[in-house]
Amino acid sequence: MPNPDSVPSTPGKFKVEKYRLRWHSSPLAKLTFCSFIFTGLIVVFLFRSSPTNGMPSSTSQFDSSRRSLRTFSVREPAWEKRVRSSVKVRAHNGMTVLVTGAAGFVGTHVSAALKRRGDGVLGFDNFNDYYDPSLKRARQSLLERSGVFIVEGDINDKHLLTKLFEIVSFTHVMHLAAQAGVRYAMQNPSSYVHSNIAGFVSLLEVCKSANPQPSIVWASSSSVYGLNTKVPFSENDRTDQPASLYAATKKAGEEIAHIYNHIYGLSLTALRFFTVYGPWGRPDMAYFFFTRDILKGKSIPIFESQKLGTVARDFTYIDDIVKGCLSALDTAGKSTGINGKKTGKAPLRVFNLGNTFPVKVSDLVCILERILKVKAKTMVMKLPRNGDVEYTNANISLAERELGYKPTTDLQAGLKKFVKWYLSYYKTGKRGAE
Ligand SMILES: O=C(O)[C@H]1O[C@H](OP(=O)(O)OP(=O)(O)OC[C@H]2O[C@@H](n3ccc(=O)[nH]c3=O)[C@H](O)[C@@H]2O)[C@H](O)[C@@H](O)[C@H]1O
Repeated sequence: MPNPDSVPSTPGKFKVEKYRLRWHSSPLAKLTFCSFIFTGLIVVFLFRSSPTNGMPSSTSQFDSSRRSLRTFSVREPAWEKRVRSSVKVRAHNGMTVLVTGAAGFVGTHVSAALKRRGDGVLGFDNFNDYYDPSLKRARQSLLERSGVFIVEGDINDKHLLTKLFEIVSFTHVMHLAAQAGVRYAMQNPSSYVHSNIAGFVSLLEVCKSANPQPSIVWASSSSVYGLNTKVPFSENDRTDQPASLYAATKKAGEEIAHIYNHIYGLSLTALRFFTVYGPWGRPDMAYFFFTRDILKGKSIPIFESQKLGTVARDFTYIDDIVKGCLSALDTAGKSTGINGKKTGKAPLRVFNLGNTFPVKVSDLVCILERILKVKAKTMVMKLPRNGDVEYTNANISLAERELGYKPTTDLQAGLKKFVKWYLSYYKTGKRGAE
């Protein structure tokens, strides 16, 4: 990187000074300068008088420069062709699914699984930098190889979503785009409101007006149980004591879903995910950055609760979650709205998707030590007041009954698969995770 002191703060001015010096020093320089200005004026004149398809010339210049940087722009036929090809259904009675958050951890796995079984899938993601966007781009490449195109956009962009619904009659929406992470809510609260509340409403507004209306399955969270002490957590337990803003926005999502079901007849299924982990996971999650820091020899903080010793989670392996998601889509039941008006009762469902075997975070670290064959440097500390809850544990009997959901991967087996992926993805020793 250049030394900031050696770069002039106003480079334009710097050049003008140089020209002034030469102007006075030689007639040849004077002639060259005049012909340069003259040629420049002709070029500007020709450019301004060229056809612009009715757009102001400044917009047209902006668009053409963008087109050279980006592969597709929304108006281009090539973009629409990719959208259409991505949603081609190969299976008999296959679905046409819009997956929001497709470049995210769960979104990538769900999109790939739907595509594998012959459903039509279109991804949607804003590729934000909450964590290393290059990991999201790598997931995007993975999906592109299997024929899933990801449209780059924000769920708050109703025009773009509406355009997609004009091109494709989506039968289902798998809504996984969200601001994730419990602790980050203290640093950036508005990002949770933007994505998990405003973004969700924006998506539901578009879905409610679509003809036909799609059925929607979306990611809620185990965190809605908040300070609830009755375990294991069942769907009808109280969820009115959130411990973090993240949890509050997911709980708000469940209430918002109720409204869109009640007024507009949208079929809505909320899945309360319990600490999902696995290959291609999220670097902000403990199992992921513990692995990185153990390998780097960095100390890892283990939170301890006064009552339970170290905190515990019902860690759930990604493949089990994917099966739950697909089954929720398959059993969703139809929306009943026509032209934005409800014509009958539509399904409104909530399911826990957990593993049912909570594991202490200190035990998670022991498993990682055994798999990595590296002793962790640990630092046990009192659970900070950061939005984390002490313990999660799912009662999954409803999902078992209605979705045939049956998790089969324990933490030891799941972490082995994660570490195998981690080591090959980051080629440890050469390129470490940030
Ligand atoms: O089920 C969910 O709905 C949520 O799951 C996930 O949240 P959590 O269960 O909190 O997972 P994660 O951060 O991996 O912390 C795991 C454990 O490590 C403990 N933990 C954490 C950090 C640390 O430095 N030390 C520590 O002990 C920590 O106290 C905790 O006990 C998703 O991130 C969230 O987006 C949401 O989907």
